[in-house]
Amino acid sequence: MEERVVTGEFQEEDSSVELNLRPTTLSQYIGQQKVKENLSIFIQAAKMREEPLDHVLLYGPPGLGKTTLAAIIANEMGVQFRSTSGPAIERAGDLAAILSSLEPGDVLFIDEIHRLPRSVEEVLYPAMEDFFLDIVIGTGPSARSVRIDLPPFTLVGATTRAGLLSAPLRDRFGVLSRLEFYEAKDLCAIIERTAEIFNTSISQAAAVEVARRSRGTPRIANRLLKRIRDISQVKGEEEISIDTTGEALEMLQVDKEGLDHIDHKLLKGIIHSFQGGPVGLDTIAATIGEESQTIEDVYEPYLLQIGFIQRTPRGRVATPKAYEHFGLKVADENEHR
Ligand SMILES: Nc1ncnc2c1ncn2[C@@H]1O[C@H](COP(=O)(O)OP(=O)(O)OP(=O)(O)O)[C@@H](O)[C@H]1O
Ligand SMILES: [Mg+2]
Repeated sequence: MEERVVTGEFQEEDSSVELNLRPTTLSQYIGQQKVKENLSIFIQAAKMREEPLDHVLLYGPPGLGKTTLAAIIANEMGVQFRSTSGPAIERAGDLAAILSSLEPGDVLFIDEIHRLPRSVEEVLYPAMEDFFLDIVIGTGPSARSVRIDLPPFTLVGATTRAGLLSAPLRDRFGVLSRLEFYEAKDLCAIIERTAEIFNTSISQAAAVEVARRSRGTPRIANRLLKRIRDISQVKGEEEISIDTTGEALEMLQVDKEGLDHIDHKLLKGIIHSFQGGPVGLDTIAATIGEESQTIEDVYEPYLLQIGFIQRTPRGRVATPKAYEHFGLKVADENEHR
């Protein structure tokens, strides 16, 4: 896949900064007001009852802060945070090993939980519900099932694709929290916080501009800021200016709406090759040479959010707003909307 500066997905270059940037308490976690209020009540109640927190499912597009929030939950509960991912747990035995090593009340975070093998998922059900494991040991006539009691724990699952979760698994989460794209003012606050941690300052106008072009995604905001800071520093600026920000973003080929060449290819593909749609996802994918899955999980959510495309039963449609963005007019024959 091509490198993109505006993807919400984790990139190698993020690893050096993200560790230091992660807020560690709910009050440091900016935005996502509704999710935070809910969690805060559940956490307080669980602590008052001296019980582990109910299992939590966090879902939403990449880079919005699911992993960060999972760690915050453990921190706020005052318990250990153990982290793994769906594809890393290949066998029921792997899960048994992790679960039986937990201390009472610990948070087990399973990232990409939609990718848990089905056989592992089934072992997880009784673990979540009644804190025990039923494991079959041996094969053939000598096979027997052993029951292992577990310490009570909190499972925090994260996924970009809640729709792929099986119903029995989804139903075992007591708290379902959907993370939304961040509002510009929240992104601005995140950018200012990051600048402070980077030991640089950024002008208000520049922060607003970076926020506007970060696709509602903290990971992208931080990544853009890091790149812009480098350029600003080379220029010897004391404060990151709006001019440098504009230049840097142009260099990075991030447009006014935070879109890049892949978004352009996608939107122009729908507009020019399919008269604005509707066109099926797989057809678009084949036309522009990207995977349908990636389009659906990574590129499309933000384009839907800002109303550049619409999903209809017959496929994707480019909206008049998308046409306007490229200075195009919706041709008369396209006015089926
Ligand atoms: N609410 C927030 N306030 C401040 N910083 C945030 C917030 N949410 C996320 N970030 C920052 O954004 C970066 C990405 O967050 P995180 O890794 O938690 O995203 P994610 O949703 O788990 O992404 P993925 O889907 O790729 O796993 C982190 O470096 C974190 O510091
Ligand atoms: Mg994550």
